[in-house]
Parts: sequence; structure tokens; C-alpha cells
Amino acid sequence: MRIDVLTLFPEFIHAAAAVGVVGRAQQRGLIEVAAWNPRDFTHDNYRRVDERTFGGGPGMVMSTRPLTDCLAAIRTAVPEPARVIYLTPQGARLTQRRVRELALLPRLALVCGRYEGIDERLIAREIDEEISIGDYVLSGGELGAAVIIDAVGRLQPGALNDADSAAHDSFEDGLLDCPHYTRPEVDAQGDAVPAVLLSGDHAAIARWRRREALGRTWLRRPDLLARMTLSRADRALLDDFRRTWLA
Ligand SMILES: NC(=O)c1ccc(NCc2ccccc2)nc1
Repeated sequence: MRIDVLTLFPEFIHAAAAVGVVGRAQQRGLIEVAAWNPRDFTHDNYRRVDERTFGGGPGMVMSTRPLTDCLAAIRTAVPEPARVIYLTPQGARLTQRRVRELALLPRLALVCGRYEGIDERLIAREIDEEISIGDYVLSGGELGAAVIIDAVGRLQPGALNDADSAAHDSFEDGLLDCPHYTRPEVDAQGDAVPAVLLSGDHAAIARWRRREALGRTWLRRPDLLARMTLSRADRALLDDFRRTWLA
């Protein structure tokens, strides 16, 4: 997969995409990340990329011309057509479902706004999809772009090895993850690991993990649970968790 990022801070995007699973995926040629700076597409001595907003009031808007020329360069850099995504608080909330769909595309172009954002005419002409990573305002779209690069990059076939792939599975079924433990079995504070995890009884361990994932989702994110139709087995496990919790 090829991801091009339009950003005033290419070094941020390169750094974010160079580490961990995504960095390794890049080395393996599973994903290619390129950053483009609209400032390189300005023609004035001050390399201006923003202008005052019409209608008065505070704040600057990113100028259309450098963005249009930068996007044109991005589109023609690789023959593959790209889905052009604008990171903005006005976008649709990013979900793991949407991440999985985006991960199947051959090419993405992520547009990172700064200041008050980009001119609405550019959005109408050039943007295919507006995405928000959450209901808060940042100083730029770059963190959102880094989130998409990571979430989509780790799903590229071959990106995750066994150690990483557990996280991949857990959120896939729409539930929160179960608790995790590692050595020591009893820690310095005297807290022990749940005995079932040391039992070697893989069926019991699987049931325990599923029950904990269902219970946590019920406690922390009932909105996720409301969207799910649970199997009879899952309903029994959740009832069991609730009985213990409410006892
Ligand atoms: N919640 C998000 O995903 C997000 C994205 C960008 C951003 N700031 C840059 C910007 C501001 C206004 C309009 C367009 C872009 N803040 C938060």
C-alpha cells in the first residue's frame, strides 16, 4: 500500500512511520509512506501557505493554490488512483471497521490541515472523505495521519508477527480486550495472576478471556455491546460475569 501525506511537517510523518511495526512494514516493502510539503509549491518569497479568513475574525486558512499544486504532484507521482482523506474535527469518527476497509485500498492520500483548516472549495473539489480521530481539536491533522498510517499499516499482510497479532484479533470482534499478565506469578506487592491462566486448561483459559472481554465491554463501553448480537454462549458468559460483579 502506498500512503502520501500532504503536510507542513514532513519530518513528523517520516518519524512516526519509521518506528515499530510500521517501520518494519516499510522495510519489508509492505507499505510506502511519502510526505509532501505544500510550502514547496509556493512561488512568493515568503513561501506563504495561509491567508486571512474571509468574513473577518481570528485565524488563518490554508491557501488553495499551493495545496492544489501539491495534490496534483501527489496524484501524478504514482499511476494508482488515491483515495484522498482530509483529517478534520468535522470528519466521520474513525473506527476499526473503517480502518479495515481503508487497509484494503491500494493507495491513500492524507491531507493534514493546520490553522483553521483548508478552503472549503478545495474540499469540494479534491477531498473524497473527511475523517476525525476524536472529538477534540489539535494544532494540525498530522497526528490523525499518523494514526491512520499506524492502524492501516499494521493490518497489511505480513506486518504483524505472532507477538503482535493478538491485539489484531481482540478488537476485530468489536469487544474490548481481556486483561493480560506476565511474570512473576505473584509480584512484589503480593498480587497474583488469575489461577486459570496458569492452569494449562486452554478451553477454560479461552472461556475466561472471552468472559473478561465481554464483562469489560459491558462495564466500560456499553455502547459497543449494544451494537452486537451475542451468541447464547457469550450471553451465558456475560451473565456469569455480571453475577460475580454484582454479588
Ligand atoms: N479530531 C481530529 O481528527 C482533528 C483533525 C485536525 C485537527 N486540527 C487541524 C484542523 C483544524 C480545523 C480544520 C481542519 C483541520 N484537529 C483535530
